[in-house]
Amino acid sequence: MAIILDGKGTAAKINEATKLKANELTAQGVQPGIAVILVGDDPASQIYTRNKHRKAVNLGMKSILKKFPSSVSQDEILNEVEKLNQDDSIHAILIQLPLPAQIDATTVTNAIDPKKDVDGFSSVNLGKLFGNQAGNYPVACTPKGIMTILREYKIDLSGKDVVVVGRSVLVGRPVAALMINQDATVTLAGIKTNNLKALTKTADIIVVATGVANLISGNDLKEGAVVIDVGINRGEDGKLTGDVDFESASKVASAITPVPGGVGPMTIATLMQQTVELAQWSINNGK
Ligand SMILES: Nc1nc2c(c(=O)[nH]1)N[C@@H](CN(C=O)c1ccc(C(=O)N[C@@H](CCC(=O)O)C(=O)O)cc1)CN2
Repeated sequence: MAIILDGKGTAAKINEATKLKANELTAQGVQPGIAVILVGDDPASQIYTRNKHRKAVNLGMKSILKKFPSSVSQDEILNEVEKLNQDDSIHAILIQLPLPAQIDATTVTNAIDPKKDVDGFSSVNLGKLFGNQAGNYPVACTPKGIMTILREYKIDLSGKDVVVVGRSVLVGRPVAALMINQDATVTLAGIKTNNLKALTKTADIIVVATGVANLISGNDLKEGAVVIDVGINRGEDGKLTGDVDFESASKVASAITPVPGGVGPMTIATLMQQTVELAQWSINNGK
């Protein structure tokens, strides 16, 4: 039976440390500040942004939640981003995804000052990550959170065969880069990959982020594999399932993240952690 990689517990530890650091910076006259832009009325996005706002306030940060109707124009969002770029009390800006069709996520994300791009989705910060550049820069929160869980459970990446299923800018691409930067051999696959299940069976570590419920089962895993399930799929009964069939996979894997309570809670904890880091780097001129 696999070890359960407890994201909820790990997130709670990170939040404690973040609160201390936020208080320390506030005492020095720099209260970390985050601004979240929400467009439209997607129910999941409303919950996630409300949770981000509450968590930031709870950890002692300044938090602004800017809500726009789904009919808002791209120029209005670009104006808002520019205002927040100029606001010295805000160290972290994020635009909640997904966005309505008239707004191009790449354009609005790239308008965020790279030093405030707490999601790490801008071309500048993605470029730094893919170039494995030295120095401080923000990295996408879910992938960074996955690396924190692996470190917490002392799961080493060096020399390991990793298969990432899902090629999004949110998760698949940055997590592949982070793992390459830690000397793993990474195959970045998608749901259209030929013989996907033959490939996943070769992985020492598998990350699944496709949005397809129960795509991967125990039969598709190598004995003893480490399984990171990024999927959050809500069934008609309201129950959450991952992209991995937990019951069969946990009999074959050596370690596995549950859904809920695995990768999900790490996303917001890492967002808070990175907001404080951005505030700290702003004092140190990026160092
Ligand atoms: N700008 C961004 N947009 C989106 C991101 C992101 O990182 N930046 N990620 C997701 C949504 N997301 C945060 O924004 C997020 C997803 C899931 C969770 C979470 O805690 N999940 C829980 C279950 C929660 C539930 O009951 O629904 C879990 O897995 O245990 C937090 C944040 C897309 N958009």
